[in-house]
Amino acid sequence: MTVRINPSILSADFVNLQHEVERIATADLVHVDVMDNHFVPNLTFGPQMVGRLQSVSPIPLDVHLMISDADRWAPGYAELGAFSVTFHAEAAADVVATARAIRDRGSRAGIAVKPGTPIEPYLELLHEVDQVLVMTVEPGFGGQSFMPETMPKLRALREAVRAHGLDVWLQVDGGIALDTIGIAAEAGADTFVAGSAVYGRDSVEGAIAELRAAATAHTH
Ligand SMILES: O=C(CO)[C@H](O)[C@H](O)COP(=O)(O)O
Ligand SMILES: [Fe+2]
Repeated sequence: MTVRINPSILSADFVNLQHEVERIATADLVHVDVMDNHFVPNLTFGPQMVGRLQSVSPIPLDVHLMISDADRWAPGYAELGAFSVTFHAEAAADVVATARAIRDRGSRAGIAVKPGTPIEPYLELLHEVDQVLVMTVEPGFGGQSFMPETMPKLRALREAVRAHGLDVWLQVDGGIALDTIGIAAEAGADTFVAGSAVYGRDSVEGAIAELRAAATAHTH
């Protein structure tokens, strides 16, 4: 199984974002956290900033929308050319229609679930999406502690993906670092978002390589 490391620019220097994305060129994708101060109690940036990032980033964009009314706004991020657009299932009135609208515009579609949201209702929709993001912290802020109680959701997802022979990426986001990435890999994740564990280090390239090695060692 291929392991992907997606550094989150939530922990980067917001006034030097071009430089910050250039520093992580050895990663797979750049994880871009869009927050609206409504779905989560924090505010980052919107389509204008994501469009500019898209034009300067050396690696593709993995957009994580933490915004209300995802049905209305998510397709626009696909139109900007993002590689993947993930919206929260809790914030969408019609998950399938929104995923289809993202795919129709040429991006991979993802659904995200908060730690308290059960995964069972979405297991039968896996053919409609390209990735599922299991939040391993409450969305809104970087630097929080990994919640191991979310791991049964990954196991259920991995089992369903295998059973149906699907190629759906399983992503974890929040508190992913050298001491936790193996737990998530063992549970079935293949795509790892890390903010502070990458940008908090002097050598971001070294951090990416170490995280990749630790995840690969626990992937089966
Ligand atoms: O979606 C997010 C927060 O809602 C971020 O992607 C995530 O928290 C990354 O930060 P860290 O790796 O420091 O936990
Ligand atoms: Fe995120």
